[in-house]
Order: sequence, then C-alpha cells, then structure tokens
Amino acid sequence: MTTFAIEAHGLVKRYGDLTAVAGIDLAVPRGSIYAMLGPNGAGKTTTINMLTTLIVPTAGSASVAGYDVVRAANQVRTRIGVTFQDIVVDQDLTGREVLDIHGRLYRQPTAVRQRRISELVELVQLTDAIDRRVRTYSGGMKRRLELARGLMTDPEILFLDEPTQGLDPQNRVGIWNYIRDLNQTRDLTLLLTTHYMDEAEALAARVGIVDKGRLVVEDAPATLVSNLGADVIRVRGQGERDQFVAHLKSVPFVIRVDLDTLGEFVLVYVDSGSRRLAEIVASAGANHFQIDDVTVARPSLGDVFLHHTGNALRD
Ligand SMILES: Nc1ncnc2c1ncn2[C@@H]1O[C@H](COP(=O)(O)OP(=O)(O)OP(=O)(O)O)[C@@H](O)[C@H]1O
Repeated sequence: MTTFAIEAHGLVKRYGDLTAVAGIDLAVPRGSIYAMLGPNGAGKTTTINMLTTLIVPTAGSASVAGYDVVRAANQVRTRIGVTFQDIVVDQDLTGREVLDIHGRLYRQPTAVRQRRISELVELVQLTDAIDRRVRTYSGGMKRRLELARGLMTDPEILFLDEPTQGLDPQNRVGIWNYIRDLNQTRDLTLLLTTHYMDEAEALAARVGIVDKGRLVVEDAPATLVSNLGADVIRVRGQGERDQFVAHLKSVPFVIRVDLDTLGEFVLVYVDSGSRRLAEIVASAGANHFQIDDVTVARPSLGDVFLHHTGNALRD
C-alpha cells in the first residue's frame, strides 16, 4: 500500500489547441482532505475527470488508491466515489431509486444496497424525503443525495466537484460538516474542487491553487497565508503610486507588495500591521501619494491567489 491515495505526475489534457491541464503533480496522503482551489476554467474538473477515469490524460500519469488511472481504470473505479457539480440524476426518480440504481450499476446485491441506503439516508439526514421525487428537493437536499450516491459503494476516496456550488451559507456549512465527519469517522480521503476560499480553508489540510491548468502553489492553508506576511496593509490613494510602491519594496520590514487586480489598492505585507501602519502612511506622504483609504487585516487565501497568479479569484 502506498502512503498516497492520489498521485499524479505531469498530468496533461489537451483539447486540440486548448490545454485544459498543463502538467499537474499531486500527492494526496491517505485519509486527508485536499482542496483544489481556482477560478472557473482553471482545469479543476478536467483534473478530477482524469483521476476518476472519465477521460484519458494526453500525457503524464496518475494513480488512485495505488492503481494507474489508465491501465487499471476498473480497479480505480471500484475504490472511488464521485459527486458532480450538476445533479446528474433523473429528477423524476425518488431519492431511494437514485441510490438503488447506483448500487445496481456496481452490481451490489439487494441486501447490501438496502443496508447501505438506510445507513446513508440517516447519515445525510434525508430519512423523511427519501421516497419523494428528487424534483421536489431543495438545492441542499440534492447535494446531500449526491453525497450519499458518491458513498454508496463505500469508497476509499471521494472526489467532490464543487460540493457546495449554489448553496446558501447555512447549507454550505452543513455539507462541510458531513465532509469533515466522513473524513474523521471513516478515514476517507477526499479531494474536492472549489472556487470558494473559505471552503478550502475550512476543510482542507492542504490546498493546491490552480490557474490556467497549472498548480501554482500548494501547502497548508495557514502556511500559504502566513508566508505572505502576518498582516496586509491595504492602501488606496492618488498621486505617485509607482514611486510609493518602488519605495515600499526597499523598506526592510515590508515582506511583499502587490497591486489588487483593478490596480486600486496597494497591498503591503508586513510583519505587524499595527506597528508598521504609521510608517507606511508617512512614507506615502513622503513619496507624493495621498492616501484616501487604509485598512489593516490578516491576509486571506484570496491574497495568496492574487499574489501567485496576479488575478483575483472570481467566478
Ligand atoms: N471536452 C472539452 N472540450 C474542449 N474544451 C474543454 C473540454 N472540457 C473542458 N474544456 C476546457 O478546458 C478548460 C478547463 O476546464 P475545466 O472545466 O476543467 O475548468 P474548471 O477549473 O473545472 O472550471 P469550473 O470551475 O468552471 O468547473 C476550460 O477552458 C474549458 O473550456
């Protein structure tokens, strides 16, 4: 048994001239939660589709649960669960029928299917709704049913493509709790994609930031953030901005300087915002930059994304 549930080396997917995934390396330890964070079109779904054997890589290799995703695709399939971004089930079916059909696809005997369904329905709290048509479910209930479907075959590894897309905050937190529970109580490895920074931060031991088909940086969320600096001073104003920025870059306690995507704010990463604020304000004045607005905050994963890609993380 390898220590990694998911491994990828130089994974590439091209569609004609378009490179959807441009060489991704991954090593996700067994029993951990890994989040791929990136904007729409970054290549997250394509990566998941390769890892779950739905599409064949153009180049590179990957193994899931110790099996090669191309040469041993069937072995991989019996060890994973997948939940998709969109509800893929026929909405005229009842929740129970959806789960039952999924079990049949995997040739589970009737008794096993029935046992799994009653266990999972309780787990995702759909007991009262399980015999209703999926069409009548709320968005949160459909997601929970998707989770249950992904778990029908008792997978070692669960892939979740944007598990809380389109849900309200309360439902999102509910799904997060299920995901955490699954990870802790069943030692399930989870790989999820998201473009919500709070989701990656709340759930994942490690976050890989994906942009334009590449993994630009990967680490524990707290490490990614603290590498930027303890605090970020955001400054908006008018005048000699370039001169101000050039000066900041020469100040010893300034760890990094970025501009936000609109070029509106100068982001000054420092060791201590409260201690350095007065000096930053003074140096703006000395460099002919008149401050309109200044705030001090802890950096976020959004700042990490901006720093590494030059873009804001947006839908
Ligand atoms: N079957 C396909 N044929 C052609 N291009 C594709 C195909 N699938 C994906 N792409 C392109 O590959 C790129 C990556 O898409 P992908 O869906 O993997 O991104 P993503 O990060 O999952 O985005 P989202 O958050 O919107 O799901 C996009 O430019 C997309 O248009």
